[in-house]
Amino acid sequence: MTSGKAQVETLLALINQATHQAVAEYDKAGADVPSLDSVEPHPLDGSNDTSTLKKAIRLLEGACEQLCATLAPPHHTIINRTQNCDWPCFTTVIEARVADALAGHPAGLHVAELSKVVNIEPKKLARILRVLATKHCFTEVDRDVFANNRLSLMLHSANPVSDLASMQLTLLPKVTTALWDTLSQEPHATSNERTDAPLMRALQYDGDFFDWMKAHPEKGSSFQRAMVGMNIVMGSNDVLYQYNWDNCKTLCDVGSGVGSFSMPLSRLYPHIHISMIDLPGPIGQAKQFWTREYPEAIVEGRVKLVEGDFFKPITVKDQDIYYGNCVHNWADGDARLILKNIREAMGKNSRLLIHDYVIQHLNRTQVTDAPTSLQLDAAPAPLLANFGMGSVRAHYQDITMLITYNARERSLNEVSDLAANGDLVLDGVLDLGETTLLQFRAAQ
Ligand SMILES: C[S@@+](CC[C@H](N)C(=O)[O-])C[C@H]1O[C@@H](n2cnc3c(N)ncnc32)[C@H](O)[C@@H]1O
Repeated sequence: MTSGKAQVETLLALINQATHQAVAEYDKAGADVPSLDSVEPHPLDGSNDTSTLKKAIRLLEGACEQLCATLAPPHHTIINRTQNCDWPCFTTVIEARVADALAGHPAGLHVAELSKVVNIEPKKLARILRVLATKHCFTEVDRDVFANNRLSLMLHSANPVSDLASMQLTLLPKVTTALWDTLSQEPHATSNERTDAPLMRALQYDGDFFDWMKAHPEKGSSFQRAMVGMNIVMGSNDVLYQYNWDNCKTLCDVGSGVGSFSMPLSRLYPHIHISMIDLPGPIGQAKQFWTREYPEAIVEGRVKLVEGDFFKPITVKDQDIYYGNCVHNWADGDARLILKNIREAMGKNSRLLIHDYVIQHLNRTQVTDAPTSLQLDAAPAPLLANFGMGSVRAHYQDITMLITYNARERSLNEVSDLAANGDLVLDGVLDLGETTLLQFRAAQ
């Protein structure tokens, strides 16, 4: 057992190592590390290949959080975790479009002026902004004068990351008590029905989340914009650079949404013929999206938008690659059916790529017969094996799936077991820093 002081020294060394790895990524992009106060986009912000930076940040966040929790009094840390005023403050600034109001004022606006634009009482507005600025979102450039910065620009209404933030802020607080209510009351407690998901009970809606969105079309389109934001946040485009697409000529994007994966894929690899499959509503939105953003791909027949249901036989057969990032929306029985339908559409050389968060256990005693190339990397000791805070979004997403759909993110073993049931064998694991790409082939 290493001493507490020795662990602290190792954590400091890991922080040092991870910081230098992150700085090296800024160096590679050819510009200095930007100040948090900056409102100029940094070249690295627009990069679609962020997995090296994400791996450094995973280590850094894990080590920083563990170091603080080790050294701070436990009551200090636990109240920091539970007394969270972020939700109401962020909701207010997004709804009032404060980042939009500050956009034309790089030197900042006094709250007396800002309050006239966003319609919030100035003294209250200043207090809300001060909470957020304390966490580096907005800056107080002078007394009661606030300006946008690198983080607050993410909340501008034109940025799809703000749609994602808004979706989280609208839906998650509704289940603050509904999760416990559901878990503590039968028959909901042990139900895997989507209609019994805590959010559906909190919304008092008789149906599942997708039905609810159909009934609220304005929520459906903001969900699709939030998915674009989600793909940015997850670094989904890393897969475009880290996976070898040379041999892929045909691809079916299963549960494609409007195509937040397929559109950048098509731009980067125009030789790939893509078929996007989704329900009629999202395919309708996809038609508008592609017609506006990338019409030539449709005109040239490089992209087909197919209305379909992945619970029925998939009509797009024998593609080089089937790609999906929606298995996590479904409980095991439904997920098995989706995988079976994909498997039946696959030819003998097709591959299935599941791109998602993969849940890692925190213990270090996991024994597996799989070759190391088919396992996930564990974090260096004394970090938690799953990188702790560095991977917390995977676990948040797991709970989001539970709350919204009674579904789940899965461990490597859990996905492999589901796939094996559909006659699929894991034959590749690609760690992208936040998400993981799992490659399957048909069992012989
Ligand atoms: C988590 S979203 C992912 C969207 C998209 N892949 C992306 O990254 O933006 C899941 C998608 O599955 C679609 N979906 C839900 N049920 C479906 C079904 N039965 N058949 C086909 N698609 C479905 C939803 O409409 C939604 O677009």
